Amino acid sequence: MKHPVIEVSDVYRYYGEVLAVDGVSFSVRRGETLGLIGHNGAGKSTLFKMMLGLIPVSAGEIRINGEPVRGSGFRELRRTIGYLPENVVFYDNLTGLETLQFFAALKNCDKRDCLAVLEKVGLSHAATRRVDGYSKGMRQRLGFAQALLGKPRLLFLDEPTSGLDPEGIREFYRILHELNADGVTVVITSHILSEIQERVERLAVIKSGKLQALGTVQELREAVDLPLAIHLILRETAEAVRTALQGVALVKLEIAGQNVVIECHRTDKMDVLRRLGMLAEVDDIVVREPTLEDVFLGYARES
Ligand SMILES: Nc1ncnc2c1ncn2[C@@H]1O[C@H](COP(=O)(O)OP(=O)(O)OP(=O)(O)O)[C@@H](O)[C@H]1O
Repeated sequence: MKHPVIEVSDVYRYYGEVLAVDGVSFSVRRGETLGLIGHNGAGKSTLFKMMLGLIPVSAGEIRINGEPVRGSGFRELRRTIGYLPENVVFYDNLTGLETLQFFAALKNCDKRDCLAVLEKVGLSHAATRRVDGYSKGMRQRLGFAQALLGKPRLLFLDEPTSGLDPEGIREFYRILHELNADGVTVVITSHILSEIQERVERLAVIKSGKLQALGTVQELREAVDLPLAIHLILRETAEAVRTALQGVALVKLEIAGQNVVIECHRTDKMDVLRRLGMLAEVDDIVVREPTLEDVFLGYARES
């Protein structure tokens, strides 16, 4: 049987007295994109560093492709892993191309691939410019480029879109999608929840070192049972709306002139829509699902 690419089993990590990761377990399938989300200091970067074997676990075990991280078999495997740290540091007096060649030498991979990788991240026009003249977004692209060196099969990307403009973000996820289609497994952190929610298969919510939830965005939504909002514009009287919805346990009903906002539980959604559909003069109905931000804040509120 094939192993999951990543298996994290009951992992703890202390920094002195500080418990940064508190009994976390999860696994990641080949070709999957897993998003890690959590407040500042939740333990995401610490988890990354342990999965990469950069720091040891205090207890528990992490396996990549079935090999214990930091075990003797991991060294070779490490070459198939790309990592973009939260704050990647470059030598300012090197050009973009020289920087990549430097990382290629460190990783023992073919320097001849560097130009193609720069091209992939949209930096070939700046290949011969010194890095100290690069913008924040260009530095981030260069960081992504070094993570892609050596055609990794597993990528750890810590806040990869920080500093990128909207076009850069779209381009970044396009590349990621291509890599996924090619079977590359990706673990990614982001604080921009609206951005990540459409682009990962599953999300892990980390809070104070603990794994609070794991699943698709839809599964997380359903688990916190947040109400969804229905906005409608109508020419009916407020009374007609109230009568139509009589007997449904609504979370909220707000009527301001022609604008009506209804919040209801997911289980009542179709019943509410059916009743509204029977009103004669509805101009528009918009259903708004809770965003990942709502879901995340829902988890953050839970003790
Ligand atoms: N080298 C270290 N020494 C001592 N404590 C540390 C160290 N690195 C992290 N911590 C602590 O461990 C906890 C988790 O930190 P970590 O950097 O993993 O969180 P994070 O989720 O990545 O945060 P952010 O979103 O701000 O990057 C925090 O309380 C942090 O202060």
